[in-house]
Amino acid sequence: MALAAAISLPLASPTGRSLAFTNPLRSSSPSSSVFPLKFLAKDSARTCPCFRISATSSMSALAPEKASPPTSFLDRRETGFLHFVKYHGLGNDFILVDNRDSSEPRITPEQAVKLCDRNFGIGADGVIFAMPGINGTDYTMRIFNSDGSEPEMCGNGVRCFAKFISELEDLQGKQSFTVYTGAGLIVPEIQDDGKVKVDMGEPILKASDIPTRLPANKDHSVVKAELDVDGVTWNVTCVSMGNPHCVIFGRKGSQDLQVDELKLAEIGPKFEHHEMFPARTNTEFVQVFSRSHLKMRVWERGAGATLACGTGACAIVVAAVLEGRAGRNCTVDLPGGPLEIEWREEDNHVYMTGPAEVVFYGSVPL
Ligand SMILES: N[C@@H](CCC[C@H](N)C(=O)O)C(=O)O
Repeated sequence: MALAAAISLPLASPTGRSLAFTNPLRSSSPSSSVFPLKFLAKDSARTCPCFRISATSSMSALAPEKASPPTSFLDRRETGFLHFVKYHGLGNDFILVDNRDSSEPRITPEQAVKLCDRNFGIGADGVIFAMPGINGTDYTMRIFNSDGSEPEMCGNGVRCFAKFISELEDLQGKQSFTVYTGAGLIVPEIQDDGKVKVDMGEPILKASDIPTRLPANKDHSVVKAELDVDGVTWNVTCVSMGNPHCVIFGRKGSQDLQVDELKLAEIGPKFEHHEMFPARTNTEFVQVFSRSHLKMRVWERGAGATLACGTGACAIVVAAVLEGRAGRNCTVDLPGGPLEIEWREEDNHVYMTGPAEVVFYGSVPL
């Protein structure tokens, strides 16, 4: 798979002034004078990485003499190309693929690994497919991690998914829809400020469902259990948000964690592949600032150290409540920025609110 790409960037100009880029996802009205992305012939695209920018007529130097008829970026269906939009949620970045015409992912896990590569590919923590809904839902979301494994859910990903759908479809003022995921029904809602609030459903606390082999309490939960990793004993609480999380506030008998001091790349994989986690695990290391303010670093299953993890932020608030360290409404600081998390008593659901932004639009030959 060659990785020549045509991309379109919604960025600020080098002078710091914002360029008035239009959204190439939308079929634009004639008045917006968008000239469509042009693709190089397949052969030249293979040998020559190229960049194509979609701009408004305010950039007169770039405007063509005669505007071509407007087209929607993702209406393109050239055989042999994958058209995508790259999004990020607090730096947790994803390649979003319009897969609404099929229930089979457009690319294989092996191709996803190549596309996610930050040196030889587009670079991302995962690939997300927008698919037809099942079981009466509006859409289905599937995701491949950057190692090609398929997780059940992705919190930052579902916020990006919601923004992607709102660009692809005329939702006729509707800001909320239902998404089927491996973790069941998820309901994102795009707010007036552009952030996305997601009903992430109920946390799963039963050890065998998380799954973990750690000894459970009478109520089947694993809260403040001891986990030995290379001779160090950690206190861990296990929570599934559809996908498994091992949440850590400290080592046995020592002070609370200073998360910036941890050697994540060294210890993260030891938790991910620990025999106590038969489906591997995401691991969050947490520092408590107050009962409503937490800070975390994450080692993700199948993706390593990422700048943010939405399901992880939900899991740490649930764990903090269970351990008596925080209340049910928290701001969670992640390396990429903050998320607002609420574990609501009335319905036992976890709600996550945060941003999701376009990085660029592009195409790669497959
Ligand atoms: N970053 C995601 C989680 C993605 C899946 C995870 N790596 C897993 O394998 O469970 C999030 O924001 O939740």
